[in-house]
Amino acid sequence: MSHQYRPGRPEDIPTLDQQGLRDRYLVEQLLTPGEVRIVSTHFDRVVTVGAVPVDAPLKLETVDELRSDNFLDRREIGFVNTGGTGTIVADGERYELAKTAVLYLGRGTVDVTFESADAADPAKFYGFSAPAHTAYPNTLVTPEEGTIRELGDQVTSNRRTLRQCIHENGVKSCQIVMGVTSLHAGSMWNTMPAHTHDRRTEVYHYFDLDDDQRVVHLMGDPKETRHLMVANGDVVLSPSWSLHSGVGSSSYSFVWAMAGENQSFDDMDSVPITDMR
Ligand SMILES: O=C(O)C(=O)C[C@H](O)C(=O)CO
Ligand SMILES: [Zn+2]
Repeated sequence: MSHQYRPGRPEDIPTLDQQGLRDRYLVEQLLTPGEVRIVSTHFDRVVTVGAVPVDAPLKLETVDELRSDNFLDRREIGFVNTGGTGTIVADGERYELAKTAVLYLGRGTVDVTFESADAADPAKFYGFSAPAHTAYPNTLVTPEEGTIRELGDQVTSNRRTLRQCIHENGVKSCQIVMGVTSLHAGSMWNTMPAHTHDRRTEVYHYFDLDDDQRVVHLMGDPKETRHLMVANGDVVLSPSWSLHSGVGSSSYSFVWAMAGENQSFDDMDSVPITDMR
């Protein structure tokens, strides 16, 4: 996929119509059966990857935008499996990923291939990659592992479980901070109270949302928000200045991942909903 995304300026957001916003901040159909799709961005040089092996293994190839012989020559990547069980083979080492398992692959990993255990229920590997200055070890995080934070309240419809996987106190990385948040049944709001974080790009990948449901994802300057109507599998790019929060028409989960200046999860500037416009 050749479209190159750029963060743009917060003051431009109100001048864009819905298609303009979608073209700049939404990635659709990244996870497509039988393909590896790669979308490069100028959001802290983040690259997103979707790999859905069905009948045959797929390979992670480099892309022109990276100007490197192999995808991970100067980068790291975190993968989350949001589909059926599958395997990622990294330089001959086999890592089996059940649904919501996370795999970190460090700089210098050369051969990366993807397989599904069952073509009728293929693995869906979503990847988030950022430049890396050194090589940290390739590490699997099973669905039972990670640091759990229970957030929100049923009364405010934002009860959710956040699982940190690649982070300061977990699997080590150069830049990537990554995990999965799942809404409890009956709760619809993610990341509420909302926030920005000036020092990092953040990308959300929504999954486990029924096809006939949507998430209304809020973005832009907190004082001048706009929204995107997001479907299952969609990816939303948030520049450092953009608020990111959403309300679903049913429960759902999402992978969140960040890259930028620091890795401190709590380095957020909270925005009370009463200050949002
Ligand atoms: O539900 C949440 O709250 C989140 O998942 C928040 C994200 O992890 C985030 O935006 C971290 O900066
Ligand atoms: Zn955030």
